[in-house]
Amino acid sequence: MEKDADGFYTPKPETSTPLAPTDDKEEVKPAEPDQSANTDLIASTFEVTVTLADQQADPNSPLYSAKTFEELGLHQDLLKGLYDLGFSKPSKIQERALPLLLANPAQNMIGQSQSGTGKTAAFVLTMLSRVDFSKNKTQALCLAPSRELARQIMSVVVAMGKFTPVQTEYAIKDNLPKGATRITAHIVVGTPGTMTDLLRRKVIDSSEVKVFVLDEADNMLDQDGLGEQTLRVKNMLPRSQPQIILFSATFPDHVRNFANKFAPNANKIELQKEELSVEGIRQFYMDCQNEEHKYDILVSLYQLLTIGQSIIFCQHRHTADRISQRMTAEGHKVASLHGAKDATERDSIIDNFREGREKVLITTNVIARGIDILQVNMVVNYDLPLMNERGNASGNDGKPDIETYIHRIGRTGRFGRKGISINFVHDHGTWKQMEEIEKALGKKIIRIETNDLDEMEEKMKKALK
Ligand SMILES: Nc1ncnc2c1ncn2[C@@H]1O[C@H](COP(=O)(O)OP(=O)(O)OP(=O)(O)O)[C@@H](O)[C@H]1O
Repeated sequence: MEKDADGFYTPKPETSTPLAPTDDKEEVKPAEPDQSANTDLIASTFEVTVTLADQQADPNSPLYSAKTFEELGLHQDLLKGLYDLGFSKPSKIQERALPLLLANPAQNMIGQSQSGTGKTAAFVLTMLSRVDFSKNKTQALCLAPSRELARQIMSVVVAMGKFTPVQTEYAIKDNLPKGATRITAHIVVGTPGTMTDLLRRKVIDSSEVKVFVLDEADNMLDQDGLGEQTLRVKNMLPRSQPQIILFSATFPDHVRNFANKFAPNANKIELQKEELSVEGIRQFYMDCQNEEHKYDILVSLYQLLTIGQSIIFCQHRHTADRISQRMTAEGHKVASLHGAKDATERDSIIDNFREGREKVLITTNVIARGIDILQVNMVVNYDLPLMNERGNASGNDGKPDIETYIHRIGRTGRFGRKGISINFVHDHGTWKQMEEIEKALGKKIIRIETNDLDEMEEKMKKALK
């Protein structure tokens, strides 16, 4: 098969669906929320369940579905996994995407839905449905832009596949034992660099891969970012090309064409521009006097940052380190995470944060996408995201990076929850950038005074109600 001018091979659809829905009618039912429990923790879980049920019944919500999981054609073992996780009804993207993803012959998919609306389950259930567990062969590959996200996706594969014999393996840096020569796991989840290396050295045998998923696909295909590495992985897949599944909350115009070539003849689920922002996230800004004042304001916010959990986004690694060292020296408990830290350290920092042992995480764009931690109710853009951070060629200097902004604030307000985002602006340039973001999203960003902590607290508590 010949490659075309953009380096693509022409795909052929795959046909088998080993984990097809069974006719065996052992009834698998969603669990009822436990109403008898009275600890704070359980009580708050129950509250969320109640509001979730309301939202899932509202046709205008991205969490709405007219169907049950049973009606989506999933195998009983996967239904058991879903109910075990406490999922009772599909979200809109799950309801719409799953029947298309599971149909035969398999067809490619480009799927878009707001942050925190359940895209992961849609592609994880597809991978688990298409694997033939009787074969010890790798049959599904999934790529994500960060090791943190790859690890999170893997935890979803393992949880949803709990009642199946699925075997899994990572393709992330420093994970495989030295000298490992063969991976036979059914599903491999990783980042593009390590995945390329393992495929090239034939540690992963790609001959039976039938599903290839890109999470955060617009980021994975961006020619100024991971696009080349991702294409390299694709070109090492079998000639009878696998089903290609692209998911993201954003698909900016400049990647859409490439996405269409990467996943030809795909079924598409798209959002309108005005649908991009998540209703539950209230956006604020604070007008700081200068860089140093931003630090003072962040420190004065500390109490509020620790009501739930918060993520503070900075432009550079050294800013994240500097402010976290300074805050720590001043007696505040914060953690910092960025791509220059080594693998083991990164894993333990995100795990500590995920498990609530750390409440404030100061970071860079490395975890702007995909990371799902339900207790995060506040995101601070200490520095606004800029296009030139993406490594783009010139011409974008000082332009705000709208997609990264959407993903960053989407770390809160997950699956119908409430959340707050606060942008720090401190000069004419950052003010203009925020105005552009406001315009692009068509959503008002509300001012909070920097010198009135009580007003700030009141506004924030109201937004979180
Ligand atoms: N049907 C469901 N019922 C209940 N909870 C769900 C359901 N689907 C997903 N969730 C939960 O919603 C949260 C968000 O899901 P997920 O991380 O897949 O979002 P996403 O759409 O991939 O977001 P992002 O664009 O930020 O990556 C997760 O905690 C997930 O467990």
